[in-house]
Amino acid sequence: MSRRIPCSLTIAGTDPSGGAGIQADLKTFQELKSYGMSVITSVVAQNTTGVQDIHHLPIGMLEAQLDSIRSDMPVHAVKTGMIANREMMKRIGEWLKDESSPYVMDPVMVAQSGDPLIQPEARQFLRENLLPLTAIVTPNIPEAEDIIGEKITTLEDMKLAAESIVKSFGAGAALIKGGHMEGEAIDYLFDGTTMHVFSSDRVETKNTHGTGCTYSAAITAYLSQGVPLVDAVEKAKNYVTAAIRHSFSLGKGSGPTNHWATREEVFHYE
Ligand SMILES: Nc1ncnc2c1ncn2[C@@H]1O[C@H](COP(=O)(O)OP(=O)(O)O)[C@@H](O)[C@H]1O
Ligand SMILES: Cc1ncc(COP(=O)(O)O)c(N)n1
Repeated sequence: MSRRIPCSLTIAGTDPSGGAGIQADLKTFQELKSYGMSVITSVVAQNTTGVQDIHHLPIGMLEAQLDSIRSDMPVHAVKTGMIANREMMKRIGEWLKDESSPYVMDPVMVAQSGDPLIQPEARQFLRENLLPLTAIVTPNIPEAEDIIGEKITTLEDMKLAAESIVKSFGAGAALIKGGHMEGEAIDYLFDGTTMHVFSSDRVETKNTHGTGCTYSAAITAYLSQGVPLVDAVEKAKNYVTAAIRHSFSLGKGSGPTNHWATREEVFHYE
């Protein structure tokens, strides 16, 4: 009897230091037992201290990779991370329109170091053309502010932003992440009808490089297994919290999340 192998695809930029981007996504897929595949948008020279250089792949090469997947591989859930410019967004949007698996968007705009990862004029295109295709979008506070065009300073503002991103911008669901607030790490998910809250104690650490990538990749991996959206977010929150709790002091800057210590802790919950 053949068993369905859950397959997750990430479309994103790279991080040679292994903490964020494609590398974080593939590590997360692997730990959560989803077969990982990747389409690279940009090669980014970066590490725990920041971004040193960026090379965007030619559009033809992006299309070729998307075709390689479509012509041969099953996809049960797909996520996007860094998509640097409008032309890439346009091609990826066309590909996603023909995709039936759930689409998770991490609307990556700047690296944690503050270095920009998308061109300013591409933000509007992302809002207007890719957001409506999502099953869920996972902005942090600055990204949510950029999408709605308003400041977010309170928990109430976070909830309003989640609602607005679904009702006014057409996302399937919106998860506003509170990593950039103070106190407990609280995230709000609006799924179109209900507001859900996920919270954890804040871990006192500077090692949070790649937390957003890890979180959205974990949601993708659970969706690829057929886990319903709200449960997928709850499980992914447990995963990212453990990954931050066990994060490493590697490199001179903001160190990466720890995937292998997390595996045992998260599977212990289940
Ligand atoms: N120091 C921390 N301790 C515990 N959870 C955190 C911490 N920093 C961020 N988180 C959580 O990690 C996830 C990623 O959030 P965030 O840092 O806001 O995203 P991003 O990496 O996109 O900026 C969220 O669930 C957030 O609540
Ligand atoms: C290629 C790439 N994509 C995304 C991020 C953001 O990472 P974080 O999860 O720390 O916000 C990054 N630094 N590099």
